[in-house]
Amino acid sequence: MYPTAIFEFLDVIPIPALAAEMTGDDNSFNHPRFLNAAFLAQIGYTLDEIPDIERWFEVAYPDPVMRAQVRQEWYQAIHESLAQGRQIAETSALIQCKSGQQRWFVVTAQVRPESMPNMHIVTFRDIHDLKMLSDENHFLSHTDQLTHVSNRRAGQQRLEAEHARFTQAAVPFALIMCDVDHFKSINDQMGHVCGDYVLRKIAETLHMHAGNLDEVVRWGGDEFLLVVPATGVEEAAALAEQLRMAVQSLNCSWEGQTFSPTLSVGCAVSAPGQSVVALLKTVDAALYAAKQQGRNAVCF
Ligand SMILES: Nc1nc2c(ncn2[C@@H]2O[C@H](COP(=O)(O)OP(=O)(O)OP(=O)(O)O)[C@@H](O)[C@H]2O)c(=O)[nH]1
Repeated sequence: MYPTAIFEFLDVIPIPALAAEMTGDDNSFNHPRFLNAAFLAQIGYTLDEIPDIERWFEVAYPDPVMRAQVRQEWYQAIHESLAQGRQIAETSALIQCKSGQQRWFVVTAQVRPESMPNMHIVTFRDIHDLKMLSDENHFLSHTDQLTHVSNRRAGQQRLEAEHARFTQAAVPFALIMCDVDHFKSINDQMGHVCGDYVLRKIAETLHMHAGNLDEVVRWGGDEFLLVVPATGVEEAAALAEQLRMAVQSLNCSWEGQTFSPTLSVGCAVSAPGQSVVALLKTVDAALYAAKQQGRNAVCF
């Protein structure tokens, strides 16, 4: 016997919902028994196509890696909700609808259906358009528009996060500050557009040589900062030298001329009790020393 009055009510709300019968005892929904009109219109699968939760996971998340991740996030959300005595569990997921379109939804399920034992109501709120806008906004506010590496704001956030981690866990991190040598002359002799092209080539090169977790930041006009996690003096020095050499061997071609820019590079490694501001001053001083040494050099 199903509570048909509830199903009639669900049928008129504009949010996709399903009711599923629980045959196991693990608080997961197992067998969808009812899909409301909004579910059929927006997500599209019918009861025949999703007879149980396994099939639902297969059709909604066709990529096995993503499916495993969603499944893990979902069971974790249920576990946390139960531990906190909450009535619902919630997660967001990119669902493949029957039309083939993938859209982001917030999936919410009852985890304590006391009023309807063995029956769960699951709703799917479509947040796709909002999420796309928010992702774009995040990209624009954290990315340098010319070089597409992180902008200073993102770099500052990353720097503060690394510093907090260092304060808690004492794993040192390094800063590598790179400044293009005589960049003004490149602009003056070959034009600002050529200068832009050189900045893009250098950013690309730094990004290529940086590790996966390293943040490459356009810190200012012709200055790039690398925030390198879990790195001591020797590794930072080796990476800085690698970056210097990579830029020195770049072949930039512009209006028939070929040239190689060079970098002066300063390095600093976090020290106990040192603030972010003090660490930035240290790396600036190291960069200044590299310029003083005649440029195209690395200094600590
Ligand atoms: N093309 C281009 N130039 C920029 C941009 N941002 C800043 N600049 C220029 O970068 C130049 C930086 O020059 P300076 O800081 O004087 O240093 P430099 O000529 O590289 O000399 P050293 O650093 O002492 O070797 C200035 O001429 C700025 O106008 C940009 O987005 N595009």
